[in-house]
Amino acid sequence: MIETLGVLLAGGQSRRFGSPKAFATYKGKEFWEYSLQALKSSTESQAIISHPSLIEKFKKQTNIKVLYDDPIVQGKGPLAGIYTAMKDEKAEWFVFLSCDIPLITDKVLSTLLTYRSEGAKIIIPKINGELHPLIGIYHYSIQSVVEKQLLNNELKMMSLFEKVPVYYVLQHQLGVESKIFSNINSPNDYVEILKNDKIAESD
Ligand SMILES: Nc1nc2c(ncn2[C@@H]2O[C@H](COP(=O)(O)OP(=O)(O)OP(=O)(O)O)[C@@H](O)[C@H]2O)c(=O)[nH]1
Repeated sequence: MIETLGVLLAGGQSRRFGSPKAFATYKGKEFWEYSLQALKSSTESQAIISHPSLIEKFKKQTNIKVLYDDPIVQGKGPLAGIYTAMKDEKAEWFVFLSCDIPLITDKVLSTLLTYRSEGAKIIIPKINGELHPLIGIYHYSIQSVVEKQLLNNELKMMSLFEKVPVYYVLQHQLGVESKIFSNINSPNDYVEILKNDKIAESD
């Protein structure tokens, strides 16, 4: 069994964004490429879990294994992707990353991984009081808890954190700027991130 598998979660519907947000571009690269790069730099092997309609598009652009959510849990959100990865792949630790955080860096992931010895089953950032469950390290042993939650249609990540030990890593422990955690949900978020870049360039 490998120790770390990096999993890019890209199986969402992008309803708020209006088109598959993984393929939106930022500084000449698509969003998903930033997440995959961070995973490649910090984990032993990687996989993408996406939606059946996007799989061919990913396959044209990368040699990384592309899977889709187990039909039993399809449409149930990120927890379905987490479950599918744990069911189909073998690793001691799964590093999950969403596809809509183009400012993410591998430093965040490699620092989160250093807290594996703290005894928790999940390690996620808590930045200015806000949790980031989809920039997280999850131990394979929680698979049955995730499965039970999905079967009960309890789809909130927060419910999972009430059931297994979680280690929250704070911003000062990560030593990065909070903007790195910005996720793009809507066209407005996208405009905002592009606007902030223009301001930074003109300073
Ligand atoms: N594998 C998988 N990933 C998902 C699923 N739902 C969301 N994600 C991923 O989880 C991350 C956060 O997704 P959200 O923005 O909450 O959901 P979304 O469906 O992409 O977008 P909305 O339709 O606007 O809610 C993104 O990387 C999504 O691709 C799912 O059902 N399966």
